[in-house]
Amino acid sequence: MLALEVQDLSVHFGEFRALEGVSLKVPEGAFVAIVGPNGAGKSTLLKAILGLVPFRGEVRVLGRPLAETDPLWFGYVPQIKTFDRSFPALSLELVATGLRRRWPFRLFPWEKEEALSALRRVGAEALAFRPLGRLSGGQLQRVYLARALIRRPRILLLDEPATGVDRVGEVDLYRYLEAYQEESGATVLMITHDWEAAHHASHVLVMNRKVVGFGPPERALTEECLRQAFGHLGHAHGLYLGGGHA
Ligand SMILES: Nc1ncnc2c1ncn2[C@@H]1O[C@H](COP(=O)(O)OP(=O)(O)OP(=O)(O)O)[C@@H](O)[C@H]1O
Repeated sequence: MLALEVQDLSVHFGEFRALEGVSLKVPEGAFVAIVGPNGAGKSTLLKAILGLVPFRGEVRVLGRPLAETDPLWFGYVPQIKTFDRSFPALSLELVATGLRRRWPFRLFPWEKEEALSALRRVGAEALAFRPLGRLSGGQLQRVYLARALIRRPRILLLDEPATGVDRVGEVDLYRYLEAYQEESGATVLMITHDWEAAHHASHVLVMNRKVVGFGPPERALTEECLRQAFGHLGHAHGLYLGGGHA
């Protein structure tokens, strides 16, 4: 079954065309790395799939039109730079919002258990009772990942989840994602600026307001696709898979 079918999707902000005519078929269980320059519409694409921005075109998820999907099918890790760290709350409480989709002013014991177990799954149990304002960027990413995983989503959407994460934390992150995918068969879409991670994905989407290339890394991460998306490769020569640089 297809996890995701996007047909002729466009998102306009007033006169500005953030996405134009995006079509995509993502098989269930795929790990898709989304790459493209700043402002390419990568975050906007994830938000459209989540129904968070108005769009033209069609999005089907696991065979159903977006309007008929269950919000609990989705897990979402937003870009953490958009998060207000002064918000007075504990990690555990943020994770529990993944259960209720609203702020849990008081947690039931079962919710606490679920949140602790989600934190344990991503190796962050020790952060449970720490205020969000005292977490490092990488720690906050882990807490968000636990929040996204708490309802065992079938589609996981990650917006630059490795930002601010050190190299060891990054390896851990990919290990957790791989383990979750293996046990659940979930589909993962991950925006990344990390070429190495893209090389390890099952599919790569190269985009710049429209789809430039989509397919296995060896077909999508070619010099031609990257040049088309980024305009020029700057110092990135040798990062693409075409031309024997893999
Ligand atoms: N709510 C909005 N209103 C107006 N313009 C917006 C809005 N959201 C995004 N944009 C614009 O749409 C374009 C695409 O933004 P988006 O955040 O999707 O890009 P991105 O590829 O994720 O970029 P980055 O790699 O820098 O995170 C940008 O030019 C941005 O300024």
